[in-house]
Amino acid sequence: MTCIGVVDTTFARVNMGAVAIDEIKNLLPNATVKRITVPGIKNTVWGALRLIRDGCDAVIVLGWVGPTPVDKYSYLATSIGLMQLQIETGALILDVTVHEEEGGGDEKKLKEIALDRTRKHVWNLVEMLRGGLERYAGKGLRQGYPHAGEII
Ligand SMILES: Cc1nc2c(=O)[nH]c(=O)nc-2n(C[C@H](O)[C@H](O)[C@H](O)CO)c1C
Repeated sequence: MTCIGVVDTTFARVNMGAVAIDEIKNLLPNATVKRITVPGIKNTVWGALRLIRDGCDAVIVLGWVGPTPVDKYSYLATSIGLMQLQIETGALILDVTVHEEEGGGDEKKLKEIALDRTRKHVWNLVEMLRGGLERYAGKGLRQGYPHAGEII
């Protein structure tokens, strides 16, 4: 049976982990879902490693990145750590982040971005596991925003 891991943070201002689990259960009702919540983005690599060692085939990492340079350096370091973890384990890790400034100061918009991005990346993860993303190649898909569409 497929096991999907979910890593999220208490730093996030939207409960993206709960939304991701809901969406995984909609799309893959028979999958086992395991979740680890960590304080902040730099702890997510540890969370993902734990879930992979615990038998997960793929992990979705839901990060929330603040607006300051130190937040961006932390995200860069984390992202490299997650890539390294994929190289070492061969497990699929989807690094899904919301940057605080994406809302342009509008909290409602920021929440919508976070929810849409989370749901659409869960769909991406499920399709990747099924090998079914090819038919969407070049379609201008976006997560957190309306799809841009293919240029014909
Ligand atoms: C972190 C991030 N992640 C995504 C993503 O996963 N999917 C996506 O479509 N867009 C993301 N963006 C925003 C893009 O950089 C870009 O600003 C928007 O897609 C609008 O074109 C950002 C900033």
